[in-house]
Amino acid sequence: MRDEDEEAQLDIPISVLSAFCRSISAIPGHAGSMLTAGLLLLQAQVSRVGVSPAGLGVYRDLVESLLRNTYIVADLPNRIRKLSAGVDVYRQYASVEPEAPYIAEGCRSEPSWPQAGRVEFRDFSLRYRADLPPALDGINLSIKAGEKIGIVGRTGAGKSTLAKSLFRLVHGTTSGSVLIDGQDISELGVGDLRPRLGIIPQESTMFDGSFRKNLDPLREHTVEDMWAALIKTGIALEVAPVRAAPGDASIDDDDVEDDYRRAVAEYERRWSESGWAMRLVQLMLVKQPIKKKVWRAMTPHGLHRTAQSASHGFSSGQQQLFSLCRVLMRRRRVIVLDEATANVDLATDREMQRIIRSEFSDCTVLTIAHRLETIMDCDRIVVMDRGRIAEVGRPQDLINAGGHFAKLVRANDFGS
Ligand SMILES: Nc1ncnc2c1ncn2[C@@H]1O[C@H](COP(=O)(O)OP(=O)(O)OP(=O)(O)O)[C@@H](O)[C@H]1O
Repeated sequence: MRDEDEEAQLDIPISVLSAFCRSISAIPGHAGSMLTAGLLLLQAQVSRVGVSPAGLGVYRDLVESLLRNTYIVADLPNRIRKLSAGVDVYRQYASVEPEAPYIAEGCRSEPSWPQAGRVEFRDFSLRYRADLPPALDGINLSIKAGEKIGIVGRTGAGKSTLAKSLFRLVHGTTSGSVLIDGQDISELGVGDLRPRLGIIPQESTMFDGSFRKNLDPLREHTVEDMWAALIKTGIALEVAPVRAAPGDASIDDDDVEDDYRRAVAEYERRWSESGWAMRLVQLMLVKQPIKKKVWRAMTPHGLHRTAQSASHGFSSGQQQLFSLCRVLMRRRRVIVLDEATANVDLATDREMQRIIRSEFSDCTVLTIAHRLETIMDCDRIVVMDRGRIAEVGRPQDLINAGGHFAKLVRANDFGS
């Protein structure tokens, strides 16, 4: 039975204990549950000896605190499972062989590199593994700045390996060299190489997030650049401006905020760089349009819509057009199209080729294509066969010569 003296010892000021319990229950996550568990032990200890009526308030707070944190305890197995999945992924990544350094301190490319876009393969060979035959075998190819090259060949001939070698995207043993504007690309870090070239791969990747993030993941371009690219590729209407209510789940609020901050910063920059006369002119003439621009940036528009919700209605062809937009905005001198139009219909293929010809007329473009029509107006065709260059020449000359290319054309039932 309980002892009157023990009961008296527990009669602590109730307000102090209540405040203590409330502050503990406000602690998020495991810390809160652990403290609650500690308090429960205390409670168990207390209930062994009993409490005065005033102590009941403390118990009530303890139980409330427990209930608030119970879900965390109940969710623990789930959390542990997620955590161990994360550890597995981490282990996998940790065991991946590191690729070339991102930046090679001894050899940096100029920010404007490559300026001309000359590409040269010098006796270049590549083996994926020592026990496999070479995927590229003694490639010698000189591509002039601005030249349009079509790369064809049967499956497994080495076309993609050739294109990926420009980005140093293939792991294996190499010999010989690849030069862009005279720079041996093996001397550069991949961070000074890959972002300087443009590529449209066979399948476009759409990330979760807004169209804006999809078009410009590295935040290098303005909203105006993005709309210009969307208009050129004819998909601006798919991303058409929307008027969204605040808190609309399909709108990326971070992007809206970011655009707003950029617009304000641009306004402040222009203002601070102006002398008094220019400020006067701005106040009278320019400030209004800038204010409007800032105001527009505050209103969510189509680019802020999440691609996740939008991608349901996007065909693979439209997704390729998004890839084309990315390349249009980056404006690189060397562009690779690796079966970029393989999954689009003929009309979209023709439209993409038309845009590429007109927008990249002064760039070096390497186009890998199974559909021969895609590359028939290239300056030269490179025919690959079992890792080697079987033929190089102008399309019509190769057809007249009656060699590999002529056979491919006949097999495609395609007349020039
Ligand atoms: N990661 C890899 N590991 C080992 N061998 C590979 C790898 N990737 C490609 N290969 C081999 O290298 C050779 C060239 O492949 P590549 O993908 O460059 O050919 P391709 O001409 O682009 O073919 P396709 O038209 O089918 O895309 C093939 O024999 C292929 O099996």
